[in-house]
Amino acid sequence: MTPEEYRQLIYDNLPHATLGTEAVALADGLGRTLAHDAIAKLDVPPFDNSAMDGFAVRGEDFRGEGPWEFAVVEDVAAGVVGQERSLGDAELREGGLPIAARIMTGAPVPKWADAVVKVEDTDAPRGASAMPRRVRIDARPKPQANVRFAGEDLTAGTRAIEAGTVLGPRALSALASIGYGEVEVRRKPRVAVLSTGAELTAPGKEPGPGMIPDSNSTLLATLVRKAGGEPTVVRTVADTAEEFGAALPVDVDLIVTSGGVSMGAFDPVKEYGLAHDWTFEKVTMQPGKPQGHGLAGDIPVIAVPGNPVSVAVSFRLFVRPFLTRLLGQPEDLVDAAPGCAMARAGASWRSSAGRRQFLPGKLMTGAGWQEDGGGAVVVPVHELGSGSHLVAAMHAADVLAVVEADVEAVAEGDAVKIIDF
Ligand SMILES: Nc1nc2c(c(=O)[nH]1)N[C@H]1C(S)=C(S)[C@@H](COP(=O)(O)OP(=O)(O)OC[C@H]3O[C@@H](n4cnc5c(N)ncnc54)[C@H](O)[C@@H]3O)O[C@H]1N2
Ligand code: MOO
Repeated sequence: MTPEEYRQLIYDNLPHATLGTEAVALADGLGRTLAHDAIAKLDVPPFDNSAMDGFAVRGEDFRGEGPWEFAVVEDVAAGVVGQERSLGDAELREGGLPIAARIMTGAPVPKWADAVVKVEDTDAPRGASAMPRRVRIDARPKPQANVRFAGEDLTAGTRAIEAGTVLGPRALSALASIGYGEVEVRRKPRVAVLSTGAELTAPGKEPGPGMIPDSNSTLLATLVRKAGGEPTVVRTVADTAEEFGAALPVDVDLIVTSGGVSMGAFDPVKEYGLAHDWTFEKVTMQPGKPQGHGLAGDIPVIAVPGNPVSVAVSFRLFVRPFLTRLLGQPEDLVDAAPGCAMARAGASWRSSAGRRQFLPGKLMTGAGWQEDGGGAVVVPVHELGSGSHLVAAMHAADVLAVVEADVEAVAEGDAVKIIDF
């Protein structure tokens, strides 16, 4: 079964309705998923304003040859609105001179003005200074020079951000600018992480003979968090089906388990799952061949193999897309999707026959990067390639290089697909 077929099987077998919503303050919105389209409540910018510190003027007052002299009638600082004036010439002259207003960046351009001349193009003092009574301008400004118009970024009533967007700093600042102080986001999926294995020692403790540090719990819990979920239960379970069954929590949206799904004599997940109508498949991928899923009561369980790189790859291919659905995000771009980015192999490596390879790879920058204009170059992060046990090397990967099942060797220079990792 291919990874796509297996992912579809998970969707067919496990409930994955989009979760409910909650309101959060913008400052708490980082990484949360926007629940509804965000419609602008304000024009951005909200009013015509100056792009420069200088003088607001009327283009038509630049008659004949310069320089031109203006009477400065008021100061318009940011946050201040200048005096209303009728647009008749009488009000727009003083002492025989056309008028100008000293204006600061971001301040509203008076209705009567149609351009701003920056202070450097005048004889007025720069910086903190009293308002001059007169100003001399040497060059005629272009029509509408240095004016930023209301709504030129976005107009009120238009959709600024689509539902399903994961909110980053720029989206959150956009929300502030269009009139929001808080935002409706999807509830975080509560995820239980159960790592199985009698050999597991808590991180930081000296492992006894035959024991290894439990790295999968940390990996899965942080992957869950990074994908927008909340790892509410994180624990290890030794190698019996009874203990595993007893450890399945009831108040979560998803359970992810690692280990115990292959052919071993002590594979508790498989033993428990087979007794509870779970599905186990051999997926034609490397790493991550043995996979399982099922229901614990009505809670979906995705069981990934125990080898750490298999865990990370399985999460990327099956768990993250599942969370994406719970969060109402757009479909994740995965393995064989058309539109995957491509890179050239910067080294040669081997791939197992009959399984699509997902190789943790590093994108080369600096030397070798776009040397011949050919785009990204990817190299394995470890000389042992996509070995599923290479837990300590995979942190260096930027991407997974995807090598089709019928390819057994990648040569330097070959084109390969890449997906984010
Ligand atoms: N006879 C066969 N043996 C295996 C097959 C097979 O087809 N026939 N498949 C191999 C493949 S491929 C994989 S992948 C693994 C999957 O094994 P399990 O899911 O049953 O996982 P375990 O046996 O429990 O562990 C595998 C490996 O990963 C280490 N591990 C487990 N949990 C953790 C953890 N929390 N932190 C760090 N490392 C962990 C464990 O010590 C093992 O080395 O099966 C192959 N065998
Ligand atoms: O499918 Mo396994 O993860 O290659 O070792």
